[in-house]
Amino acid sequence: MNSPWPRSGVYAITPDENDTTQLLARVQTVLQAGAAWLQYRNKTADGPLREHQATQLLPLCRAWRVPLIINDDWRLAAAIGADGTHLGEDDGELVAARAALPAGTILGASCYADLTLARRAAAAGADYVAFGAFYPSPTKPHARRATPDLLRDAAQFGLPRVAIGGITPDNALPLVQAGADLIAVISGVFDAPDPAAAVRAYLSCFKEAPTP
Ligand SMILES: Cc1ncc(COP(=O)(O)OP(=O)(O)O)c(N)n1
Ligand SMILES: Cc1ncsc1CCOP(=O)(O)O
Ligand SMILES: [Mg+2]
Repeated sequence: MNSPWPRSGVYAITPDENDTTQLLARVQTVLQAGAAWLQYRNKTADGPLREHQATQLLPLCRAWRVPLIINDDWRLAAAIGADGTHLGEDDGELVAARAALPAGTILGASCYADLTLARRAAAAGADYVAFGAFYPSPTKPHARRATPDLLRDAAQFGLPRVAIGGITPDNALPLVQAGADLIAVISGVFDAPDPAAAVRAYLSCFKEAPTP
């Protein structure tokens, strides 16, 4: 990906927070602590609230020079001028989103535990490939499971590799060592007693892992 955004670090994903003031305060803490990317994900808000919250997050992300990625809905991403969108298997065709989005918009793709999906995503013009869940996820307990070997094998696509699912500061290191560029986290950051300390703890895994 030839882009101005950091290629590695903590990819924080918002929890289902319908109080927008709270959401902004929680995200501010996490960005200040050093999260590199932010995804707006809210599975409980209706359309107008999602648009409102995404719009409110944009200047905050701009202030911290962090890309704002909109989960599930590339049309919302385009409508508010977000930096990107993340699409899973139920979120529409990657090719259609790629064609419709302005040049430079980040397009992320869920590949679960499947290298064939990653190959297709790369061919469709995705900017990163996401795998997981690597561990039992409190947020998505029934998510299918992936193993670190997938991250190694996915190096062939030459795209940033994102790892997700039940990742904590204590279990992130093997994923970074296996090639994860971005560690995507919801509960490990936002449900932590001290979310800023949690972000810093994830970041220490990147310092610990030898650079490839
Ligand atoms: C970075 C990242 N990776 C994976 C997902 C999961 O996307 P999806 O499978 O569409 O599931 P939902 O998030 O929509 O429940 C993600 N959002 N972000
Ligand atoms: C969206 C998603 N896709 C696979 S696991 C997951 C949830 C990640 O949340 P957590 O970091 O709390 O496990
Ligand atoms: Mg989705």
